[in-house]
Amino acid sequence: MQQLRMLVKFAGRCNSSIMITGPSGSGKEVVADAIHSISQRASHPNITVNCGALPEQLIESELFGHEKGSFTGAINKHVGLFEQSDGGTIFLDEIGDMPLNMQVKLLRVLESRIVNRVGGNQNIPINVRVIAATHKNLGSSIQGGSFREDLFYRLCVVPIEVPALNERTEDIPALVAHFLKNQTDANPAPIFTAEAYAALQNHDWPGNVRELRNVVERATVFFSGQQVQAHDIAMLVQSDIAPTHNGNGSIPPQSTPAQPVMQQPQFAAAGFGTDHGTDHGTNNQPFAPRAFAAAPAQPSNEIVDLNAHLQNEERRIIMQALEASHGVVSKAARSINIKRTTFIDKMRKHSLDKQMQNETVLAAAF
Ligand SMILES: Nc1ncnc2c1ncn2[C@@H]1O[C@H](COP(=O)(O)OP(=O)(O)OP(=O)(O)O)[C@@H](O)[C@H]1O
Repeated sequence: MQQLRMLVKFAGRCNSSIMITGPSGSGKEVVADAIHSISQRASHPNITVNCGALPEQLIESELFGHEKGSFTGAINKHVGLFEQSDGGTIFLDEIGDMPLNMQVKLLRVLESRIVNRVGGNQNIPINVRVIAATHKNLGSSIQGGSFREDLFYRLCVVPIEVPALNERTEDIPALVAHFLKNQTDANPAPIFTAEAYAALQNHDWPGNVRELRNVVERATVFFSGQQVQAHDIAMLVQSDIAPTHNGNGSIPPQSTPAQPVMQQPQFAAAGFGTDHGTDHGTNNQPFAPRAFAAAPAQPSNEIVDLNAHLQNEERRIIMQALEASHGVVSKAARSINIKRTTFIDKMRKHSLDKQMQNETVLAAAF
C-alpha cells in the first residue's frame, strides 16, 4: 500500500494517461479516485465509464455525444462523457472490453484532444485526463488481436499495478481497521483477535479487497462488540462461496462457531451478499450465527466465560474512548478515568497500538 501511495502521489502530480491493472476487486477504482482527488483537476468532474457494460451501439454516443436527429431515437442533443469531464478526469474502467472499432475512435480523440459528436460536424476541444483500468492481460489481448497496440501505448504512459490481496497480506490489518472505522452501523465494532488476523492473512482472497470488505461487514453485523476468533473467519469467508443448501433452510440447533454455519442459505439471503452479484439463496429468514450474538441481554443457559467477557468489554471501552478522542491517548484516558500509562498498557494488551499505527498508514495512503 505504501508503494501504491507513492505511485498515486506521483501520478496525481503529472497529467499523463494512466493504465491501472490488477485483478477484480483489488482496488483499481479506489486508486483512480485517489489520483483524481489529489490532482490539480480535483475540483472538476471525475467521471467513471464501465466500457464493458455499455452496449456496443451506444458507446460512441455515450462517450462523445450526439446531435439531435443523428440516428433513430436521438430526439435530443446529448453531451458525451468526454465533454462532461472537461477540465477533470475520465476513468475508463474495463478498457480491455472496449470493441475494436471504438478503440480506433478513442485513439483518435486521445491523439487530437478533439471530439466530434455523432451526427455533428463541430470539432470540440477537450481537456481531459484519461485513466484506464483492466483486470485483463492486455499483452495477450494485443497478441490475440482484440486490443490495439497503439491504443495500449497511448494509454499506458504511467502503468500502475495493483497487486492481488493475497500478495500483500500485510495490508489486511490496515484495511480491516479502515472498514471498521467507516462502518455506518452505530453498534460497537467487532474485535478481531490476533489469531483472527492470522486467519484472515491465510485466506486466499479470490475476491480481493472487495471480499475482505464484505467479510468485515458481516462481522460487524454478527459479532458487534464481540471477539471474532480464528474459527469464525472460516464461516465469515465461506458465504462468498456458493453455499451448500441443506434443503430445509434450518440452522442446526447445536451449531458451534467452528462449524461452517454460513453454508446455511439464510445467511446469504439476509442481504449480506457480495457486491459482485452473487445470489446465494432465496430464504429470507434472519441468520443467527451464535447464541450470544442474537440476544446477549436475555437470560440463557449458556456457560459464560466471565474473564473473556470482561476483556471484550475492556477492549470495546478503550476503542470507544480512542474514537471519541480522535486518537488522543491522554484525552481518551481521562474520559474513562484511568491514568495515561495504564491506558497505554491496555492498548498494548489488546493490540490497539498496532491497529492505530496501521490505521494511520492507511489514512495517509489515500
Ligand atoms: N486501498 C483500499 N482502501 C479502502 N478500500 C478499498 C481499497 N482497495 C479496495 N477497496 C474497496 O474494495 C472494493 C473494490 O474496490 P474497486 O472497485 O476499486 O476494485 P476494482 O479493482 O476496480 O474492481 P473491479 O475490477 O471489479 O472493477 C471497494 O468497495 C473499495 O472501496
